[in-house]
Amino acid sequence: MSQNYFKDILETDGLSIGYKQRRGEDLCLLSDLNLTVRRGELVCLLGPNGSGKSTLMRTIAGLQAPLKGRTLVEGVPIRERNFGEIARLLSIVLTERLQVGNLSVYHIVSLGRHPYTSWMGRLSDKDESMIKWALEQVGLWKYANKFINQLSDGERQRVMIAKALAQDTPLIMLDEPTAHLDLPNRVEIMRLLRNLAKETDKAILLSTHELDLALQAADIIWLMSKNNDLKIGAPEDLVLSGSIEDTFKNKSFSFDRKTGNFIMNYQKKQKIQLVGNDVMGFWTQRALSREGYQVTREKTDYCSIHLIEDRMEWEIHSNGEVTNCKSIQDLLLGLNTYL
Ligand SMILES: Nc1ncnc2c1ncn2[C@@H]1O[C@H](COP(=O)(O)OP(=O)(O)OP(=O)(O)O)[C@@H](O)[C@H]1O
Repeated sequence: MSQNYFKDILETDGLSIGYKQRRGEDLCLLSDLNLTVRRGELVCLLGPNGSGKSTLMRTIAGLQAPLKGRTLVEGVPIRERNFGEIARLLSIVLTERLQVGNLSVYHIVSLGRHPYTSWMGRLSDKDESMIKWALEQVGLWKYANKFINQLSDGERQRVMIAKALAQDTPLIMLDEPTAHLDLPNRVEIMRLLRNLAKETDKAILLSTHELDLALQAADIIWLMSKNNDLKIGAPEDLVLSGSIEDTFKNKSFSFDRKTGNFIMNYQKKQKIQLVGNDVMGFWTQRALSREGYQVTREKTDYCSIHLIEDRMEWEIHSNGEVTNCKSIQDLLLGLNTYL
C-alpha cells in the first residue's frame, strides 16, 4: 500500500497515443490527454470500432509506448518502473478466453499474488487470505477447488476479476470484460465492477462496446470518436449534450435521448395517433415505429389507436368504425387492412 493518499489514482500527463511509422508522419490517434481516474470510480471507455480504445488502454498500461507524455499511477510514472513494481500498481484483465483448463480456480487467483511472493511462489498467510477475500468478492469461494474448464464463461470472467483483486493494485483495467457473455452475465459483471469500485475504493477503467450498460453503470464515460476526439463526462451529461448521439450516428439507426435506446430507422409510413400512456403505450409505440408508422399524440387523417389498459387490449378507431385487437400482433395485422 502506498504511503501517500492519492485521490486521482490514474493520471495521464500530456499523453499522445498512436503508432510510429517507418516512413512519413506518425499515426496520432489522440494527443495531449490529461485524464484522471479517481479512487472508487468506475470509468468506461466507449467508442466505435477503430477509434483507438485498445491503443489507449495499452498505452495507459505501459504495454505500448506513448508518442508523447506519460501515465502515472498513484504519482508513479509507470514506464520508468520495472515489471514487478508496475504489477503492484495496476492489474489488467484481458479479453482472451483462458486456455488453461487444468488449473484450479484457486491456483489461477493465486497467480495474482506474484508481485508479493518469493521467487519460489510460496504463499504467505496474507496471500492466502487475500485470495480467499478476492474469491468471496466475486462470489466464487465455493468453486475454489474446481478446474477452470468446469466453469461457465461468466464464472471464468469472475475468476479473472478475482485474480486482479488478489493482485491488490489501486488501478484495475479491463479490456471488454463483458465480451462473450450473455445479457444476464453482462449485467452481473458490470454491477459487480461498479460495486467493487465503491467498496474497495479502487479505480476501475474498462473498455466496452456495451453503451447501454456503460450508461447505467459508469461514473464517468470516456467517449472516443473516429475524428481524434475524446469527450469526458457523466453518462447523462454526454447523452444530454448529444455527444453519444453524434458518436454513434448512423443512417440505419439513431440514439434516442429520451429513452437511452438505439432505434432502427425504418421507412416512414403514415402518421397514427396513439391514445394512452404507460408501459403498454411504450411497447405499442415501439411496435408501430418498427413497422415504420410515425406515432403522434395529435389527431391524424388516418386512424387512432386507443389503449384499453385494464383489459390489455387495443382499439383501432377509423372513420367511425372500431376494431378490437387482443395483442400487438393483432393490432399490426389490423392496421394493414386500414392503411
Ligand atoms: N500496430 C498498428 N500500427 C498502425 N496502426 C494501428 C496498429 N494497431 C492499430 N492501428 C490503427 O489504430 C486505430 C485504432 O485501433 P484500435 O485497435 O486501438 O481501435 P479500437 O477502438 O480498440 O477498435 P475495436 O473497437 O475494433 O477493438 C485503427 O485505425 C487501427 O487501424
